[in-house]
Amino acid sequence: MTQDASISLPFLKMHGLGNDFVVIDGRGARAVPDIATIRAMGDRHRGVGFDQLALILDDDATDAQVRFYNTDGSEAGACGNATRCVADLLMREADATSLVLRTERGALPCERSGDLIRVNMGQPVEDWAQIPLSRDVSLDALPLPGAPSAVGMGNPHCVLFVEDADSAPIAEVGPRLEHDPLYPERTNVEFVQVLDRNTLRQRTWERGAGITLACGSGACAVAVAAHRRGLTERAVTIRLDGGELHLDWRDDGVWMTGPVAYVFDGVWRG
Ligand SMILES: N[C@H](CCC[C@H](N)C(=O)O)C(=O)O
Repeated sequence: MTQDASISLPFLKMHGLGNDFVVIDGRGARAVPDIATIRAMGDRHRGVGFDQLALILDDDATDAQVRFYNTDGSEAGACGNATRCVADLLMREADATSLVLRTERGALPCERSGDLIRVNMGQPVEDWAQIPLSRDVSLDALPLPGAPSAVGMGNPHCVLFVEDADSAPIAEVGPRLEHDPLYPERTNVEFVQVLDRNTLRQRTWERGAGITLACGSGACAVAVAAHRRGLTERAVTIRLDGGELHLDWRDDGVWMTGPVAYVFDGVWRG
């Protein structure tokens, strides 16, 4: 069977702490992928492979708009690590040290900080219906095994505090919580161990993507849930499988600081 290689779509592969992304620049009149192409590109055997695809689009009010897609083709309202990757890319392009990116949840200020990139991911969502949950329950004692916390960062998170994150059965519990009816739009799941008042260990099961080496919006959710429970200060370091993120929950939002990396660029032929 011959393949119809009529699509010719330039892309860039990047990652933040091993949370890996295909970045596509759809600004101007450039081609953008449809959902079938996104799913095909996300296949780690027959495609490129990614945890999320970040699509850059023109925006009138900010430097650019960014939309995020999971490997199953579903859209994510927030993706902290991809936001940092796109911020680095566009800051280099504009020879700037700061910019603003519009994502589904609003305009996010981004800055260069030495070798690292930081982004203000905004304030956590307090309203259960906006997270969204399916009913009004206590956000830091959800009626689920382990009484996890619910945090909205533009996307839903379920933060489960455990004794030992390394031995937590995330491949088993993650998908169960992802699909629990309490989360009508499914959820990302973080397994968290408090190491001290400024340090946490996090492992992640992502909605629509499975186990990932890091999750930036999840790290924000972890910092928020741990502080709300009185376990940590507002500024923490989070140790993820792929490296460390620094989180600071300030009056103007949750700031996240961490590294970004360029891997390769290519052209998708579909
Ligand atoms: N890796 C991303 C989060 C992706 C969330 C996505 N799986 C969803 O459906 O919300 C991050 O760094 O924030």
